[in-house]
Amino acid sequence: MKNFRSIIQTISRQPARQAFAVGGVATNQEQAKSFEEVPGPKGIHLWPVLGPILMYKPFTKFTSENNQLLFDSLIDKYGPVVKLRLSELSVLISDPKDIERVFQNEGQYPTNPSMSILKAYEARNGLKPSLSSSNGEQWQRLRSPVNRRLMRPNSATYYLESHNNVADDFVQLLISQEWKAEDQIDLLFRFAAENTGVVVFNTRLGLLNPGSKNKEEIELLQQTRELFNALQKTFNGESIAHSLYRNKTYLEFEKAFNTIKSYVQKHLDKAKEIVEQRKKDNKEVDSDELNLLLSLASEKKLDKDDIRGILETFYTGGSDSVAKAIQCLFYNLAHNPTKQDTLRQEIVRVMGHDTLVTAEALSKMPYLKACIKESFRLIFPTTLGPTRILNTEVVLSGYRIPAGIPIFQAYFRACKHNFSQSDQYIPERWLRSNDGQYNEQIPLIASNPFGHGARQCAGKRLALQMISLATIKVLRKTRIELQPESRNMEFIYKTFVEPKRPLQFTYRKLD
Ligand code: HEM
Repeated sequence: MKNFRSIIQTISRQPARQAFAVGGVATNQEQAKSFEEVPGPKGIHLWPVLGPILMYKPFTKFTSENNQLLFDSLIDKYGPVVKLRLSELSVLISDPKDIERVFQNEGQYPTNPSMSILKAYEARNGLKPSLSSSNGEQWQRLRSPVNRRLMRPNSATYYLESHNNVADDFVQLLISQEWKAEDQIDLLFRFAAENTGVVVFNTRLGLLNPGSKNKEEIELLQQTRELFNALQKTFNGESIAHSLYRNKTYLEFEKAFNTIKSYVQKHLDKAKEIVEQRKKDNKEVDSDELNLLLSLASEKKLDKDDIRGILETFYTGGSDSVAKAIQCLFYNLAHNPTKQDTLRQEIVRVMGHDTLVTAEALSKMPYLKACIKESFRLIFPTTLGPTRILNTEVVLSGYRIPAGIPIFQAYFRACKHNFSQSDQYIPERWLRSNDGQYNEQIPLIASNPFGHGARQCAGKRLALQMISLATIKVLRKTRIELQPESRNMEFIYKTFVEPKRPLQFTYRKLD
């Protein structure tokens, strides 16, 4: 019962058509096989409620934490398109060509499923759907101003200096003492929240100040953790009834979200005052302003609730995800010391004695980019890639998938099956030769952890900047090693990927 909820959460919403030749498989709508013929578990396995329950323990060996193994086994058994019952009748795809086709057909307003607990929270508090929970024109109304500000090549560069400072504080703290395994991920979480805070609140939160007594920020951090704990309970099925009534998990989520909301509100109010003052001084914030908070606060087409909702999505979207991504990258580098050495050499060569990592320096570190991409490929950050619900019928691997069927994309599988020596950490595959081609034939669509198309991650550039800075600064000062008990770790999926047991890194200081 527990486990199918995690999937239910993952699923959600909405709506394409067309047909192509796929390696000898059916080619167009007319020739393609019908939806009824899509392979997959049959009979009671397709019943609502019962179907999903039957996929997990005690009926099978799978749990929500190892959903990838379940999906892998289904694809092994049934092929590249599997029909299955999650909260709704859905399909699971894994062929990069199919994934590409879904994106080609996602339309102007790509639809994602939203988190049921967030939907419940917004409905109970009379709030409009926020950026991550909205769809259609409402989504585009919120997303366009964000794109203008954050999807430009230089939009993360604006925060580079502040992010350098955060990374310096992080390394200082990291090497100041020996950290227990469970405190190491907490430190990464603080690092990610501090960096995201610079963007969302336009200020430092002080989460990396040893012994900080800043109560409000400590409470914010604590409640951010609580938010993810509550979310996890909805993903793994511990909480089922949060949509029906205010159960314990819902109350925890509500308390956490209220804390984040009022913190965002406070900073938005301040930003509005600055914008008003600038108007009075005839120095109006212009549309090219790169400061996200100030520029959103001056946006005429958005009201205060819209802006607050966007900022909340950013703050929550940017903390856990980045912390876990850095953890996996450090794990891969520690496991592969020669790759770590090669990366350190690149860093030292580009940086020399400079301490400020500039945009120019980042542009000269292809091996760093390759290390990050390979880490995402090898340990994919989420159970699946983005889910889409298309508005028109689409033909996938020779089967007609009607409009409105949630399409789950097994990116992790595409990452495994379309690469040579795919269980090895080989950043070199992502390096380009002089003609601009990758060293290896790579189906790009299969390995984009940030999603794709109009709805791809709005914080991608910021996330990559944070991860790069943490890596550069840590590798310049230390050699990352793993204690024996943390080697060959199993990774499981909660909201994001994490090690089954806390990882014990040793950061050995370099001369
Ligand atoms: C390693 C870190 C991260 C990963 C793996 C990640 C991944 C993703 C993915 C897969 C999506 C859905 C994309 C789609 O449906 O095509 C998404 C959406 C989003 N992400 Fe991230 N993300 C990360 C970091 C961040 C950061 C740092 C921020 C903000 C500072 C952020 C903000 C958002 C927002 C606002 C959305 C919603 C976009 C929308 O619905 O229009 N993410 N992210």
